[in-house]
Amino acid sequence: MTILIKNANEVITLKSAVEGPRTKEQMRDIAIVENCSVLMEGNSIIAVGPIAQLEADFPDLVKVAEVIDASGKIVMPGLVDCHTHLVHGGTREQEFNMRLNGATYMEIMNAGGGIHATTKRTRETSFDDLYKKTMNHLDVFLKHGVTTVEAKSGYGLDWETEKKQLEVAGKLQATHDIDVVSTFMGAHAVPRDYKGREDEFVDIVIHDMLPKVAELNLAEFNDVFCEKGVFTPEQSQRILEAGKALGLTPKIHADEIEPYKGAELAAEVGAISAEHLLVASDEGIQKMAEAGTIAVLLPGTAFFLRAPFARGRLMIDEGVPVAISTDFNPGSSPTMSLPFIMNLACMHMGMTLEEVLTATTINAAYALNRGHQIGSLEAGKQADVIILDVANYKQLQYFYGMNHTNTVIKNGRVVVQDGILLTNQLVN
Ligand SMILES: N=CN[C@@H](CCC(=O)O)C(=O)O
Ligand SMILES: [Zn+2]
Repeated sequence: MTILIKNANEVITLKSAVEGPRTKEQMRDIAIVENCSVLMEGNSIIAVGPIAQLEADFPDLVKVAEVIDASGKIVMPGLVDCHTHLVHGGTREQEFNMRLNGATYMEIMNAGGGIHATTKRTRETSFDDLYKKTMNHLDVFLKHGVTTVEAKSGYGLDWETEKKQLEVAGKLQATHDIDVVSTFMGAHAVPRDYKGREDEFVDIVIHDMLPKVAELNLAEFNDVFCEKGVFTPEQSQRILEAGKALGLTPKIHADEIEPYKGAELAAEVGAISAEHLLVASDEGIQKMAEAGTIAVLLPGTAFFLRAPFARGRLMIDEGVPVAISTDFNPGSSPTMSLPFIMNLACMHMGMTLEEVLTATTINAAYALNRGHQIGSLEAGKQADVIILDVANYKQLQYFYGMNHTNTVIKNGRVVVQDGILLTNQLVN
């Protein structure tokens, strides 16, 4: 299939000579081209440029292309949501109500709710039911312009359920239009029955679960919740190093609730990203900048937990490459709207309109080790393109709290048109 998008007010290409994630002022350079068209064939972008140029360079393709008229709209790469807890059983709205009445997130978790409650529900939910539930969530992501999603396990805390979560994600990668990238997070919490025997559980993650994840090729990344009362920096380091030895790239939930030197650890172990960082120290931020560790910031979590926002402005100014994501999960951030998260990043983390676009495209792609494939509109990259119903990119955040996604092209195929999902993706 050949597609030609014409007449867009602006095409935000994110094209740059910079290799790797963007930092500092590079994050503001979103390479907007006016009067520009995008030509795609199969699942690749063929060319981005003025229509006369495309007609001269690719006359045969232009002739047969299905033309999409983007008059009055803007075009950009599909959004990349690089941190989610996508596959999980149940919901936790009752805990939300408890928090509105004064309980804290950690109090609820320590009393057996929080991650433990979702672990129970995820263990009880069948593979097929988890698959259908998650399929519906992916449909919502797609309608919001997201074309790649990361999915962490971590609501099993036993091998059987961790494997079930990762296999659901794997099946969705094969059946749903969205690309699903898997992260193993067996060390998301210490199971209730291992209280006081935390190191024993760490040993199970290291010696039992991680080797199986690698052997069955169930994930690319290995993540751990390094937090007071969950896993210590030492335990986290052991888990991340063990994964590294098996070929799994480290990620880390760092400095989310209390400062715990998680940012420092991320830099030290060579993690691709440190995530959350609400209370990361100045020293940790410096170390991340030096190591080139990507900060995956999740302002929806600060918003929903009424916690202080991560210091996104400072991180960018200090040279840390920043990505932002929903952190979609049933406890601390039950939203599937990355556009809303972009707005929070502008309003509460001091990020500019251009920086949030970089943070949800090319930098998020690099946080998933896919910066060479997705995240910008350039010849040779995957044809993941969205058309938004706004006159210019500044309106994306100005008209806030709305979904502006008009068209989604995933792998060179139109999957959302006029805001409507074209196919019911559920395959039984
Ligand atoms: N912080 C740890 N994990 C999730 C929350 C999980 C939950 O509450 O179910 C997070 O990224 O915010
Ligand atoms: Zn998370």
